[in-house]
Amino acid sequence: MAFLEVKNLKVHFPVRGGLFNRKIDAVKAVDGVSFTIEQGKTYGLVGESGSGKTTTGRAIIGLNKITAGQVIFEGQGLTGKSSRVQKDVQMIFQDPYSSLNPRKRVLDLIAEPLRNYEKLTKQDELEQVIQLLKKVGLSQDSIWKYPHEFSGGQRQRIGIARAIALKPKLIIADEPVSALDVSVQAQVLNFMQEIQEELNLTYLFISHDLGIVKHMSDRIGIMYKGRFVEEGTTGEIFNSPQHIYTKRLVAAIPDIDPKKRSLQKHLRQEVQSEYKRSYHDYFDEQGHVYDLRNISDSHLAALPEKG
Ligand SMILES: Nc1ncnc2c1ncn2[C@@H]1O[C@H](COP(=O)(O)OP(=O)(O)OP(=O)(O)O)[C@@H](O)[C@H]1O
Repeated sequence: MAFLEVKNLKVHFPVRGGLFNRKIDAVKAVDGVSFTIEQGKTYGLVGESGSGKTTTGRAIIGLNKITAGQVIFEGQGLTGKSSRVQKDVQMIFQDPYSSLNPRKRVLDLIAEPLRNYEKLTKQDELEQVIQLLKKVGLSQDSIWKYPHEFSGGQRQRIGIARAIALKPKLIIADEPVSALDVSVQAQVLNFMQEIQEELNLTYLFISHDLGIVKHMSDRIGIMYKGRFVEEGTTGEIFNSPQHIYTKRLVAAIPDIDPKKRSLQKHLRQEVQSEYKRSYHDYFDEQGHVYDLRNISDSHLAALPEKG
């Protein structure tokens, strides 16, 4: 039995308009995504902005209504409102600046989930919060401080302490280090790996940065316009990417290993010749058409010159 199984997940948002504000169309944010995560492992979701990564994560935790498909957690279907989801599945957000209430002290921020689900005495609560702070590498006197008194990396640690307060099994980390300085990113990522081991956590790790996802993940799913164009182990994705879109992402990551560099050069050539054939649209084996004009500027910049 898989720990988490996502089966043919679809999340469509209605687009309303016209005289009676009726549903006239739908944004197919997620349109048939399937994957499984084993317990204690990390699954990386990669794709450019708007590809549907966040919507996938939010649907799993019940923040977005599922249009079709299933999310099966430890053998049982998940529904957003169950207290099981709220305890066992937690989310870490991109921006520690805006995800922590600036008017609350660290004690209250971290104790909030405990207050909602566990009836502790004030003394026990205080001790638990101090333990959690220790675990994330912050000092005891932090409890009386407010979020603005911490650096970005420290704030993300506070967010993590809050997320692990109820001893969850699965953490959905949505771009957890994107808002942090590069020098702090590695610290937070390594720390996330340490607590993963210690608490046997399973991660769904969402990022637009394939380099970071490679560092964190056992398996990777590459999203494009609400679908997976490819999914596999981290080794498979990096050593033998199949889809032109994956090839382009892999080719764009700087690698110091000479063997990998020659693979990347080969991939770049493949991508270039594909582009010469059809600059705008790419047709995959199943006949899907991908409009490559809608890619983000950073990805566009990474493309080879039109030949
Ligand atoms: N509540 C909503 N109502 C309507 N459309 C939405 C809603 N939430 C997301 N979308 C649309 O769904 C698509 C997927 O968005 P999503 O945020 O999941 O992508 P993403 O890959 O996480 O991108 P980013 O990294 O920019 O967050 C986008 O076109 C977005 O505009």
